[in-house]
Amino acid sequence: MATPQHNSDVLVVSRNEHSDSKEHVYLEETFYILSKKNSVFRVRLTSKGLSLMKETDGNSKEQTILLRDIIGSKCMRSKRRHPGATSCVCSSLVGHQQLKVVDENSGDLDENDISAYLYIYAYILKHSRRNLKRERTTITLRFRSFDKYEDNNKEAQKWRTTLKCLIAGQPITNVPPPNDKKLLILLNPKSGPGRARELFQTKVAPLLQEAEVPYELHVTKHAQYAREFVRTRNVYAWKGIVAVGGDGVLFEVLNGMFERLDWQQALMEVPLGILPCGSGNGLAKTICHLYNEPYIGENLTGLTMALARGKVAPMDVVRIETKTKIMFSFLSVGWGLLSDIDIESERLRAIGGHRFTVWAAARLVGLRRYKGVLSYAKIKDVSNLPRPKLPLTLSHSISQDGALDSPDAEAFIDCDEHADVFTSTVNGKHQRVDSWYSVNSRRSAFYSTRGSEYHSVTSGGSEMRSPVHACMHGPAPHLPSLMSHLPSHWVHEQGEFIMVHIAYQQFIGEDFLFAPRSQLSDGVIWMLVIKAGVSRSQLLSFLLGAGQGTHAEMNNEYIKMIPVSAFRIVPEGTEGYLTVDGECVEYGPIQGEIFPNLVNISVPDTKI
Ligand SMILES: Nc1ncnc2c1ncn2[C@@H]1O[C@H](COP(=O)(O)OP(=O)(O)OP(=O)(O)O)[C@@H](O)[C@H]1O
Repeated sequence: MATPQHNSDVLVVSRNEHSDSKEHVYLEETFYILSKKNSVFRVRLTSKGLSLMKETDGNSKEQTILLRDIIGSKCMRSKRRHPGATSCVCSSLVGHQQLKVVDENSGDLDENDISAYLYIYAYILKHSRRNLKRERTTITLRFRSFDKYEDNNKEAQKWRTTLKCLIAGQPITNVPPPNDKKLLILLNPKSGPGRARELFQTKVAPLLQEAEVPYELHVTKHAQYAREFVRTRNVYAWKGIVAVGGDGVLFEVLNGMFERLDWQQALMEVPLGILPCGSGNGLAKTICHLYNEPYIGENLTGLTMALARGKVAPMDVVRIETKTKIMFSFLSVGWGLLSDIDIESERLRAIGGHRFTVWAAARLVGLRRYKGVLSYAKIKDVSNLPRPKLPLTLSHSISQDGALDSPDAEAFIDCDEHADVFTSTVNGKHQRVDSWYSVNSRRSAFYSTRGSEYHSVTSGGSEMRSPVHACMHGPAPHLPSLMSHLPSHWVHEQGEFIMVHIAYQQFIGEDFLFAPRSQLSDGVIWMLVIKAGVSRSQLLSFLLGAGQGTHAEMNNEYIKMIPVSAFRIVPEGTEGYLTVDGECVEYGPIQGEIFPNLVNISVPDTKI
């Protein structure tokens, strides 16, 4: 049997710490291993998580799988072996490869094995010097104290229910917390390099299955589909609305909400979420960065776990006004260089996020200048904002986080060295044969949660109402109308600009740390102004420093970062791009003001 490894991701609690009064022990059981008679495993379910203490010859080692890393659990029974295979319970467990379990309702049960197996699924945060990732681990507890399966199952179910209550943060009862509402998933199959559907099936659906989170998946059929969907449906029927795609789909969802008469109640009661499959993915990267969740492109584990846990945080939105439209934005407004890169690199969509880098290099050669007037209401004191964090340098290797796809991946602890059946003796008699070991990650066969629905592009008979003229609601603006004079305390700058980029999230793309001091709900808009006259080398160092956010400290004649609560841009001429959350809007005067805490957004549960 392999000794449990002390991975740096696992909290190693000493015995003294164990008496910490804050840690409440809900369930405790002892497990034995046949081949290691001098080792005892004490497994406890505590307010911190699953504590696994191995005791050998008076020495003990403890590892705790934190509650926040556990996504779900399942009770199983042994699967019937094929004719010719031995029916001996012990030999059926020789080598974890051979352990086959099924649902208790399956018609393929091994009636000879009266054990109940509790599978506990966890995605453990693993730190190393240069990166941070999640590794999938399955802990299997075998309950076999009693002579009848029903009694063993009752025991396993007790652990499972307690675990579910703890995960849900609810009082411990005999019944699992209700799970009546589904998540609404709106997936854009065209986002980024077009892999959203595949990523959902391989990275998201199996986790939702393990977490027993039911969902209803709708694949968008065209642009504005998600917006109309949200505007016209009874959104209260869902536990939350999740955009799977780029920032553009969430922009549609958000604006669909503001097109509802009941926008305030809908936004308060129905949280939003994002699973990044686009090319920019600024909000998803921001959320992960703020909550210390690893963000690795196309790896959706952390944010899927966040959806399953149901923790939300308030988020600011910015009300934007152009000559003909009102919209609500959660990410950015751009004019000039960065917007040009964003829009013109669309043709390179197939290469994902790299399109921005390639186009940026091209655009530096033919630098454009834009004339206009920039006005803003400056926030004088931002000293109370938290200090910025530097982004983690992540290796771009494929992480174990993708272990669902990797049947060979190493499990976090492997106490099972192929032939261990865990046995307990009470008063010298073999009354109980419990097992505790972890099995290697394996590909999940489940692609949809029980009770989930899948609405494909080809499904006919959409119940969506035909588009009607939608009216934008939302909070009343404090700004004068776009063509009216601004208040006297506003600052005005007239001249030629290379760009004005305005954002209210830390990241505006996966690799672009735009506003290191920004928080999800701080009421601050960060405005980067780069004026004509800036040298190419200054611009180059700005773009190269974007990954680390170093430009945010720049404050010179040509480049400056200003915290504001509202802004107006009035471009001269008709040639150019204006973008809102990465989407092109009409070129002309535009203004915006921030409204704090209007939206609840799904965030990782990082509390210990
Ligand atoms: N089925 C569809 N076919 C075509 N376009 C769609 C469809 N569904 C949504 N869209 C539109 O695709 C646009 C881009 O979507 P999205 O933001 O998901 O991807 P992206 O632009 O690659 O990502 P990012 O915004 O992070 O750069 C949105 O404006 C959205 O309206």
